[in-house]
Amino acid sequence: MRKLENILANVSTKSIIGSVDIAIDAITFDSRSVKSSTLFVAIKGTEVDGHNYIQKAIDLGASVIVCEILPIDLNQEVTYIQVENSNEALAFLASNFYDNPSTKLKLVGVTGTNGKTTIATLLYNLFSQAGFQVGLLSTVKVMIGQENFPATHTTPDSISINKYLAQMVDTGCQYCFMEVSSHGIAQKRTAALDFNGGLFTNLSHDHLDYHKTFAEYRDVKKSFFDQLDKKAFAITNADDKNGEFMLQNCKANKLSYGLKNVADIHGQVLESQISGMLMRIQNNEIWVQLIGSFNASNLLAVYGAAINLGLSEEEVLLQLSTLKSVSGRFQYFVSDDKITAIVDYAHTPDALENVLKTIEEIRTRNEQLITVVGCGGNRDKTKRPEMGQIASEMSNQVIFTSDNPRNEDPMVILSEIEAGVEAQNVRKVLTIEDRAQAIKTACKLAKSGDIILIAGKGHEDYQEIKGVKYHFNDYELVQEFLKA
Ligand SMILES: CC(=O)N[C@H]1[C@@H](OP(=O)(O)OP(=O)(O)OC[C@H]2O[C@@H](n3ccc(=O)[nH]c3=O)[C@H](O)[C@@H]2O)O[C@H](CO)[C@@H](O)[C@@H]1O[C@H](C)C(=O)N[C@@H](C)C(=O)N[C@H](CCC(=O)O)C(=O)O
Ligand SMILES: Nc1ncnc2c1ncn2[C@@H]1O[C@H](COP(=O)(O)OP(=O)(O)OP(=O)(O)O)[C@@H](O)[C@H]1O
Ligand SMILES: N[C@H](CCC[C@H](N)C(=O)O)C(=O)O
Ligand SMILES: [Mg+2]
Repeated sequence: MRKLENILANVSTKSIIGSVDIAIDAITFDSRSVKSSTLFVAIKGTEVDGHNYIQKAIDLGASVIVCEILPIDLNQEVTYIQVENSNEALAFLASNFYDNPSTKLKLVGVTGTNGKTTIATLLYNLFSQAGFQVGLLSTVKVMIGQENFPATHTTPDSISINKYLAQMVDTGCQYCFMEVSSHGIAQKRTAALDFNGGLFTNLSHDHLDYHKTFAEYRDVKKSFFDQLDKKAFAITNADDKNGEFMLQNCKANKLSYGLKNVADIHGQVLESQISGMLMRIQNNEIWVQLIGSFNASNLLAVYGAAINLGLSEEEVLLQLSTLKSVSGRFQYFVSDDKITAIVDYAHTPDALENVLKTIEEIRTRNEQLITVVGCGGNRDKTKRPEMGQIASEMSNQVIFTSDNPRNEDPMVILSEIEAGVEAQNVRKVLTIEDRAQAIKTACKLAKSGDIILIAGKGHEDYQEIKGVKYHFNDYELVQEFLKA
């Protein structure tokens, strides 16, 4: 239970009608979960306007309404707080309600188009192995120390974030590593958090359904770094063309990492095999168990963050060499018939190109590369032909298939992917809508020595079709088909 007046700190209010000397048992932005003594925040969403549910929230017992537009008829027993931006108000209310847990541990946010889950998870693993109690908020899972919770979003809503952070503080976590998605920044889910550090990975084509222009997407990402204060560190990718831009006007202690360009933390890939790479980080040579120059770049970011959080270089290098790849990220096995199957979460043109380049680098003989890939429904459509072009250009055979069609017609998505295939590559293409059949076909086509890449779903254990999530896991299936 909290006093309303105590949770209003840093909330920029336009007007308050009613008493602030009242007790609040819960806060929510969903009228369907309102109970007595609940504070309800009305949010204009992408589907509906939460302001339309104010009366319903009051009927269910809400005692405080936070909104951008006041209702015409006011209820005498309810306190109304009018704010400029409901999402931002919610972020501060949630932080205050849970006693500002982000100030009680070292919180590091990772943002960028690709690599967030990889970096946040590697940092979680590194600090856990080094003996600390650590928290993780990621696309794949939430971890509170060693306890595992399912993740619903890459960056949860601000109430969930603060609830998790408070649990982390209660169980003695000293660090939390979290992914900061562009939706999360735009919807102010992270606006009230006290970050000790921020990391930028890269910026490429994604989410242009939501952000409309690439410049808007870029500016949203930058606003995360604008939020960092002087005591924080901000580490950017010197090899990304937007790396420098991200830290313009940033007040934090700025650092950069890079494999190509001059950077504070410099690295190089000296040798690669499917089992790992020999890397140079600053002046040290180490063997790591991840592959691909994009992962070398991720490891430099991990190194930079770990050093800035106070670990010794010796300890960091020792831990880096023991880190394994993250679930669904270049997860591979070699079958009894010597077919290599790789499952990867590449769901953007840039990620797909990187993974295919990495496979190219480790191909030793004239093996055939068969790629199975699709694109999600109700998401950025403009990446579909780009992914079609890349997959067909860089593979010997490609099978286009469904990846979470959601509410779209899978055949329409597939035709948009096929539209990107250049004339000389058309003969390489098969289209099989059913993803299980597509994977099975790839397994039948593959001969000893060949490589199968199944891209787009990584760790996901479902296929989402018209609002229903059916159990589906690429890795499980390919293992089953290659054994059979
Ligand atoms: C497009 C988007 O980001 N939507 C998110 C957003 O929902 P919204 O505000 O648009 O919701 P809405 O349905 O229009 O409803 C508006 C308001 O009315 C309220 N309402 C609605 C109905 C009702 O009966 N009563 C009621 O009070 C809702 O609770 C809400 O507050 O805010 C919700 C609460 O935080 C999120 O759950 C929801 O995520 C949806 C499920 C989603 O799919 N989000 C994806 C796109 C997303 O956020 N992805 C990023 C990762 C992307 C990446 O990096 O690749 C992520 O961080 O996960
Ligand atoms: N630094 C990187 N640069 C480019 N591609 C990368 C990088 N790191 C990982 N990838 C590719 O992107 C895929 C997704 O990686 P990861 O899950 O770490 O990204 P993410 O940013 O968390 O994605 P999401 O936005 O879905 O949460 C990987 O499977 C790999 O193919
Ligand atoms: N976080 C990403 C995941 C995409 C994964 C892909 N399998 C899909 O469903 O499009 C998104 O919501 O855009
Ligand atoms: Mg992620």
